[in-house]
Amino acid sequence: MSAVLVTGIGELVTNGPGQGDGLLGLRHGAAVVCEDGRVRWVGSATEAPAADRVVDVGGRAVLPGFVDAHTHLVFAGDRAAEFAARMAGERYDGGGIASTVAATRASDDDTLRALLADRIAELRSQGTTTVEIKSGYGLTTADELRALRLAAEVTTETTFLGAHVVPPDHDHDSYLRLVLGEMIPACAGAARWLDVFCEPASAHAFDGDQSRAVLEAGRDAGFALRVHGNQLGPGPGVRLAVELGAASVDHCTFLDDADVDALAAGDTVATLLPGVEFATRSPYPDARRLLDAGVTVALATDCNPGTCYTTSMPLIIALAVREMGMTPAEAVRAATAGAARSLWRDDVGSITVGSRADLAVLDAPSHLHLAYRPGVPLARALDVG
Ligand SMILES: N=CN[C@@H](CCC(=O)O)C(=O)O
Ligand SMILES: [Zn+2]
Repeated sequence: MSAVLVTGIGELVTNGPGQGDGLLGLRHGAAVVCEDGRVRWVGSATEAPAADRVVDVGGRAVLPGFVDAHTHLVFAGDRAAEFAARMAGERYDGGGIASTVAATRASDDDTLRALLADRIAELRSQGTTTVEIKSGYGLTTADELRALRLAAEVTTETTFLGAHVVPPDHDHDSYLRLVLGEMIPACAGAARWLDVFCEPASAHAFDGDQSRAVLEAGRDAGFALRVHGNQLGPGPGVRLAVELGAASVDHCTFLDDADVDALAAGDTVATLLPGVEFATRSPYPDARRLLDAGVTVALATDCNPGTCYTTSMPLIIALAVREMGMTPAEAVRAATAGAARSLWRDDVGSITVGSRADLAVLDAPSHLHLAYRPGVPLARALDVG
């Protein structure tokens, strides 16, 4: 592998402590050298070492590739009609998940693999370089294992979400017996993470006690934990996630003071998914309240066919700034370093010596343009291979 010098950088977002100015560690007039998939050198362009290849980005901004730490990319079919019904006033309650389960089960491996490859290409073309992928549209042991196997072909950040909803051929009790007794043991080792849709407000998802049982069994089986919590109404998801040491609790739309206090006192990242509120016409989470309390916030797409069918982290950043009171710098940080923390990763989400050479470039001079020019395809992953 040869050394690649990236130069002509208008603004470099390092996210490195002490590496530059402000929250994003901004540098101007900087250059980066990458080799063997890693960042080897960051410094002033005037002092850059020789390299085998030079990539001049012509004054564009360079930032760490986005880390999309919450997606459901293994699925077939779409639910455009459900979206249209919501825009006409219907509420989202998770009931539509069953139709995606049916379409996914009915698809063969190659069909799902091709759909997944298209979605991965789509997100990379918008600057995402790390992605987490959940199962959860199989809901049998074999179908969940298949989804995890396909996801593992494209990422190491795989999540078992057998406890997504209760499938049509089960009630809560019988399905929980299956999840606890068969699926968790069978899927242990097939995914890094385990997740549960803890949502007492949905008849299809799981209450606090049921979620606790799934999370504790998952932890005992060797999974690290994540939680879907407090999406549709107040509930125990956030506090459960913090108590059990989950890396992240995702959605966080309906929080009370005790939830915010728990997050502030613990290590669990609050992953906000404003594309969901956009596409379900719901109130947005209060990011300002979390940030002001000192909570680490991440942003993700939640790409799925029901609540948010986008792979675009730039859209999510623009929504976070416009609708959730985040500054552009806070939103970019949450989509990179914050999201990396939600995956317990210190090798992505920053551009510092030793980090992975996962760079994104903007057709713009600064990170501000991500929110300032919504809907414009500014970001893409930068090839330094
Ligand atoms: N809320 C639970 N799961 C997904 C939606 C899945 C679906 O509706 O297909 C979410 O994160 O929003
Ligand atoms: Zn989700």
